[in-house]
Amino acid sequence: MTTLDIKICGLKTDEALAAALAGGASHVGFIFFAKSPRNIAPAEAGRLRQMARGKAKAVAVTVDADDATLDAIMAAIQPDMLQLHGSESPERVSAIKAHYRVPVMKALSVRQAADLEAALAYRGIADRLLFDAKPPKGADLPGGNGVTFDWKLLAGLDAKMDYMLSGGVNAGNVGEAIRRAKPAGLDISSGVESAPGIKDPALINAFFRAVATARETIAA
Ligand SMILES: O=C(O)c1ccccc1NCC(=O)[C@H](O)[C@H](O)COP(=O)(O)O
Repeated sequence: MTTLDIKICGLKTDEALAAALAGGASHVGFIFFAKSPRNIAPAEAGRLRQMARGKAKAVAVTVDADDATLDAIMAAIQPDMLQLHGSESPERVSAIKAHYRVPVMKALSVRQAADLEAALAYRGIADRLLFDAKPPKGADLPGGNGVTFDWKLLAGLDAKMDYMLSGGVNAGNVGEAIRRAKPAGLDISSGVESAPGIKDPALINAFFRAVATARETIAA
């Protein structure tokens, strides 16, 4: 069976992080965006990041962050990866990678097939792409909105394009996401929350069980 990376994003507590690590998360994400209910102070993320060291990759999620903000985040948590979830251009992604020497995952929002064309501009620049659903009209957040997009759009994507799939994935639909898109990775946030920004260890456990069941079913 091929590997499937799983990123649990927007972690803020020891209990939720412990559940993500116990479930086998390959990546754990920390959100640095003031308007988000998942926003975390760099120092607290740095403490949680130590718990994850050697077990899962720590991903710092930023939105059109300036250099001073990135400097503070890099110093506090020394992430294994930066996730750029705003409208960062290919040039900005390239400059960030060169300056911080850390792998970068560029998030792109998708509603229709044409949205996937934006990915081409980041090829050879971003280390990985994250295809997320376009936020609903008027949303405050560019991610973490719990909405899906049509996963069938990803079926025809160049097999060499390394991406994670996100947007509204949860225990109930993860099997379909895996079957339809065959992603190399999945990224989940609100699907394992009991309320916005409140991760629920029981939902995290249930999510990992659903992934295992789906993968066994597909392999059989
Ligand atoms: O989750 C947030 O609050 C957030 C805020 C600002 C930028 C990005 C954000 N989340 C990024 C993620 O990687 C989420 O996991 C991804 O959008 C999927 O979220 P969900 O649909 O809730 O599973």
